[in-house]
Amino acid sequence: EDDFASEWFSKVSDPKFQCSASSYEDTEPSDNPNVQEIYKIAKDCKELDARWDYNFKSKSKVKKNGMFEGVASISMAENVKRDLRPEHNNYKFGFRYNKCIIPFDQNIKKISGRFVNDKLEGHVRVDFHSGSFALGYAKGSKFVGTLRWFGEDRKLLKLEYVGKQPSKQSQEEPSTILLLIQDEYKMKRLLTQQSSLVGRILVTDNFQPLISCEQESEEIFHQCYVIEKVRSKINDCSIDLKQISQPESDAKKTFSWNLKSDHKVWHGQSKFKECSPEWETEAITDGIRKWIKSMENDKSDPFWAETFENREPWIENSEGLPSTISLRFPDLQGRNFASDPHYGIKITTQHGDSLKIVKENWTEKDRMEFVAQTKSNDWLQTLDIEGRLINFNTDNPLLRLKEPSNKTFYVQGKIRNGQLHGNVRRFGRYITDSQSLCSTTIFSGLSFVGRYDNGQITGPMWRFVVGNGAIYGIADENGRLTGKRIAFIYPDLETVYLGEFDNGIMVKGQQSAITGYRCVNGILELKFSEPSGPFFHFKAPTNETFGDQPLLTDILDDKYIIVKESKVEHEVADEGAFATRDIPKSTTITLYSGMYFTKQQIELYNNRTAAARAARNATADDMWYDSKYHGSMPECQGATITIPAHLGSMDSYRATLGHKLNHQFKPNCAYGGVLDSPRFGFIRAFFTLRDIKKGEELFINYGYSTETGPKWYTELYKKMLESGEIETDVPKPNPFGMLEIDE
Ligand SMILES: C[S@@+](CC[C@H](N)C(=O)[O-])C[C@H]1O[C@@H](n2cnc3c(N)ncnc32)[C@H](O)[C@@H]1O
Repeated sequence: EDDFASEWFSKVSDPKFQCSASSYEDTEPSDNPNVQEIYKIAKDCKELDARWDYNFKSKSKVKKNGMFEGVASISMAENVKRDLRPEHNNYKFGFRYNKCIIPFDQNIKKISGRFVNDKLEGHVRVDFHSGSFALGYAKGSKFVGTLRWFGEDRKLLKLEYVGKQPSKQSQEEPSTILLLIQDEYKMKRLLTQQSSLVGRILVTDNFQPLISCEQESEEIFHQCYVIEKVRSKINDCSIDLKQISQPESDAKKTFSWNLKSDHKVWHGQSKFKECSPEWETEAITDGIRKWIKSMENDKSDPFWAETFENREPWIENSEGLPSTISLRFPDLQGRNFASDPHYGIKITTQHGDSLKIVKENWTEKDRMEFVAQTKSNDWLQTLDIEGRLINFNTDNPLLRLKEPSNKTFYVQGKIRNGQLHGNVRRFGRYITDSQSLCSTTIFSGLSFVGRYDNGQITGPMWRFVVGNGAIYGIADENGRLTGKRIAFIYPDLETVYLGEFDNGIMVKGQQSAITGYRCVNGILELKFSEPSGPFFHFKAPTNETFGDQPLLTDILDDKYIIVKESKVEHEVADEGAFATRDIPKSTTITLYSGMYFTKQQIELYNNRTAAARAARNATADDMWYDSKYHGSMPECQGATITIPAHLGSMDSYRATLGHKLNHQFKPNCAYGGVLDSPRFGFIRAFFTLRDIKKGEELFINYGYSTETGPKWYTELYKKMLESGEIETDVPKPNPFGMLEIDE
């Protein structure tokens, strides 16, 4: 029996196959007034969408009165604005006979069939200007029975059953397929009319097996089971599928199914594969890294299999709109992202209703409310909605739906009763310190993983920061990383500050280590060793201070680096940085903090040192000496981090050691962008370009100009060229040029 279904499908998929007229005999056009006629004769050519610019071409002679009769076609020019329509010679039928028509779609190119008394009767083909077309059967110009839609490539897009159902011939309930789509996963989705399958759809690739599911989104299905026995009754182009075997009442036989990854999770299985609920104490770093990687992949949802056992109905208010959705992001309270146009919110709804945000209101500072309404009943619509978020204190106009870009701030989670509930991921990073020059910028990347309970963040939560560090802890009662045992984890996922934090800001932290990890409900949890050593805290540097602990080396730099006399043989080489241990490739090993100058402040500073040089008739190289520790922060409104040259000794400053790395044209380290650090705020950081052995000197490529750079640099460049150690065009190490000077 099942083979018949796939045979039937290959038949109806072929546009050359014509459904037999007899199979339409029992069918009637729908009396639903919303079911449109393929075309209507307009009472008045001024009617909306009425067209006179068509041609009626018949195999026999056209009647003198312009009546549509016989095997014929109506063709139309590509629709342009009414007033701009060219006076096509070929499309003047309506003008000639003062007879306008209203087609059901303005993109129709041609309607072909048999016309009787101005109406379409029998087989009909509708062609669109795009190249796609529909094949069906009309009674009184309305489609009845099976209507097939084909794409420009002549592939079947959709098969739907229109009009009234065939009159019941037996007591058996028909289960006519209403809709059949081949999706990008090469699956056919069948929506049947059988009442016992209400709300379910059948998914299959070749009708064997047939899987019955509740659809949650385009690719996620829940409560699926395999229908083992199906009987199909095929009436030429239409098909009735009847499930003979009852689904096993045993819930163990049901599963959730991710079509995109073709991943099935059976009832009772753990929904989260990322890591186990038992504490792991071996290979901790690798385990954590693996979990973070799976969370970072925004193409696949790690929480897709999570369902809500007790789904609650969508509450509608009196106007038929669903209840308000409000999303709480406590850590964003009081922040302003108004300067960035890319923030948005993306929500996957719990039901599969597609929602469009029509209005937003801020009722409290830290709370956003959307009023949302269902967009349509079209079950193929995407379930993701995205709106622009949070223009504080602004009356925002209509929110636009848009695709998330990698710089977008967006949220992925489930909503129950209008509130986030269950595991939630957020993308789009922002600087922890809201006073920072970069605090209004959204950076790309995963920024939050945690669990909401009816709108409130509860339990362990993760905030990922720019530069790939993470803040981890148990959320306080306000859903914030505030408390006495919050951790900042450096990008090596090993070096850790543990202690008191206030909404992600370190108040009092000491060094600790991660001693174990596990996953509960898909969220990674950590165990730490007792913290020890000196206390550290957040204190942003200014143009006058290094923060307030300039002689206390950061735990990251202290772990990886020791400063000694450089091995570089040059009179100005001075000190250099050396690895204290074997370090793997791609490890963030040192920070680059110092004093923090805004664009204006660094200009003043440079002018001052230039004036001093002029007064003493300094050489060109003295300029390079004065600015040897300059590192620009182009991300932060043109700010510069530097250590004034006269404070360059370890006795004056050693809180961070990035400025002690010397230059090589073939370096073993590189500028790794920026890092939102727990002590200094937003600064720069360096990482290893290859595996490094204990004791090796560490270098980066300064990226100075090989013509106008300092003497030691241009000379070294020449020497390297002559010895053939580098090619002429040394690749620029990074777009900003480490220590490049803004002249
Ligand atoms: C960012 S600092 C590096 C740390 C510096 N050596 C120190 O002791 O503070 C840059 C300065 O280091 C020296 N330097 C760096 N790389 C060098 C190299 N390959 N040859 C000679 N001098 C170098 C130059 O004096 C340069 O101005």
